[in-house]
Amino acid sequence: MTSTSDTTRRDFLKTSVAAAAATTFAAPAFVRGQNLNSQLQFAGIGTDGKGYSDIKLIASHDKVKCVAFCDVDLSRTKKVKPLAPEAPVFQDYKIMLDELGDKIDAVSVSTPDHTHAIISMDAMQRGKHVYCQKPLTRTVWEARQMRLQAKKSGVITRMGNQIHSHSAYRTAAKAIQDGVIGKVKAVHSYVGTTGHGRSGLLNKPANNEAVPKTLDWNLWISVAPMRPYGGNRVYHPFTWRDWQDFGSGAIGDFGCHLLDPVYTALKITGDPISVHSEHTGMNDEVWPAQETIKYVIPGTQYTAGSSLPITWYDGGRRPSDSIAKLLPGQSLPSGGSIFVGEKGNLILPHYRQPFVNIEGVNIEPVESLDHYHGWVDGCLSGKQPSDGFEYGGHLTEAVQLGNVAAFFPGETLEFDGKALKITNNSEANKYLTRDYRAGFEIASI
Ligand SMILES: NC(=O)C1=CN([C@@H]2O[C@H](COP(=O)(O)OP(=O)(O)OC[C@H]3O[C@@H](n4cnc5c(N)ncnc54)[C@H](OP(=O)(O)O)[C@@H]3O)[C@@H](O)[C@H]2O)C=CC1
Ligand SMILES: O=C1CO[C@H](CO)[C@@H](O)[C@@H]1O
Repeated sequence: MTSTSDTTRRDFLKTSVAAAAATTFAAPAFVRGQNLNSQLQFAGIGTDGKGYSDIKLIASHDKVKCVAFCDVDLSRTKKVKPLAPEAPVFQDYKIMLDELGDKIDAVSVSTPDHTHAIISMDAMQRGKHVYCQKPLTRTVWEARQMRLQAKKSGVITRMGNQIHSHSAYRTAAKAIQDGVIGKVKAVHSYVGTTGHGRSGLLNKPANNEAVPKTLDWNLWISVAPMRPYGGNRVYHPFTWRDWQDFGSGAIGDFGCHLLDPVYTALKITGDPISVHSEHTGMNDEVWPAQETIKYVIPGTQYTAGSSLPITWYDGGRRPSDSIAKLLPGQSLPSGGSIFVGEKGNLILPHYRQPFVNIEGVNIEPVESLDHYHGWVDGCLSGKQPSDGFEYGGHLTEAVQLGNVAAFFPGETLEFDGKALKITNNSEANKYLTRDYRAGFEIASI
């Protein structure tokens, strides 16, 4: 599947599509809505793992018609096929978008983190609505480009942090905004997940197995520097999370979940002011096993001060009991957030209902919404749901800034969000973005 001729053909297609895009800028699908027969023509990119559940849940909306599927590993399209047996299956999303053109209104992008931006940017430039998995991108710069492109294209977007719509996170956001714990002085968020350990490796393997016949390794590698395939679960599937070239470690995997209710509840829209990382060590390949990342974020109407400290812990680290100040009978969950307020603390377990450490105060749960159908409804109506790429881009910039800080443990990096620059360490700026492999570049907006 991986051959020079494939690469050449793909490069040629890329050039011709770029030339076409320069002259015809596609309109968002709801503008073309008259031709839709009230249906959203949907294509799923990345069809196994999370991709399968994303496609299934999007396709469960009665106005969605699955018109195509795409996965770089054709053996991983078997599960999704019964959802629309007549829909064609592609291995290269570009060929799918070229061949089907206006027959696709919207796509899901449920691929490893390093390919979120290149695929989503292309789709948005062609006027497609995009549902893209978390973290929105692998780098800070890519998250900024996604925000800008979504705005420029006027398409409907949503990040795949589905717990955003779940009762637990919505209940916490409402309680904070209702002032149950008063203004918020600090937030501590933590997850047990480690930055590496999924593949069992800390360095590239010495021996590499042959690439499976069903997999196009050139397309899987995409924007990253080419490297040999490794073997099953060295990088693909799932274990890419460990590796700096492809995944984003523990904070990349869970930051857009756990920090989402923090950003939503406190209505954070400003860029981080500074970030500081301390961890158990890292090399040039994988992310640290355990880390503590301290952010300072601009304050909002819901914070006690003009800035807010947010501390992130992963790999088994967690806030101390002296921060949590739990009541007798309460216990800290295995992962979640502690909002430290002027009147008490709100503890929000990941995916479970929040509680407070104030005697006699109980929080009334609010209802869950359907995250997937909310995006489909938005595509059909033109109404942007709450966590589109503007919101998800901001959140992902903060998350990936934490990964930039990992390269400079013990240093406080000062960030100028407007200029997209670390102002007190020029070397750190290179980690805000990456070098793109020839033929897989992303143009800046
Ligand atoms: N919101 C949530 O709760 C969750 C979100 N996720 C997110 O979903 C994304 C996918 O994760 P996960 O499913 O675990 O990863 P996997 O590696 O298991 O699967 C990714 C799928 O995408 C395919 N793929 C890879 N590259 C491309 C490409 N360029 N074009 C088309 N298909 C491609 C993969 O094929 P191949 O088999 O060749 O790798 C595979 O089928 C990640 O961003 C992750 O963070 C994951 C789990 C839960
Ligand atoms: O919520 C999730 C469940 O676990 C997965 C694997 O770590 C994450 O990627 C995902 O976001």
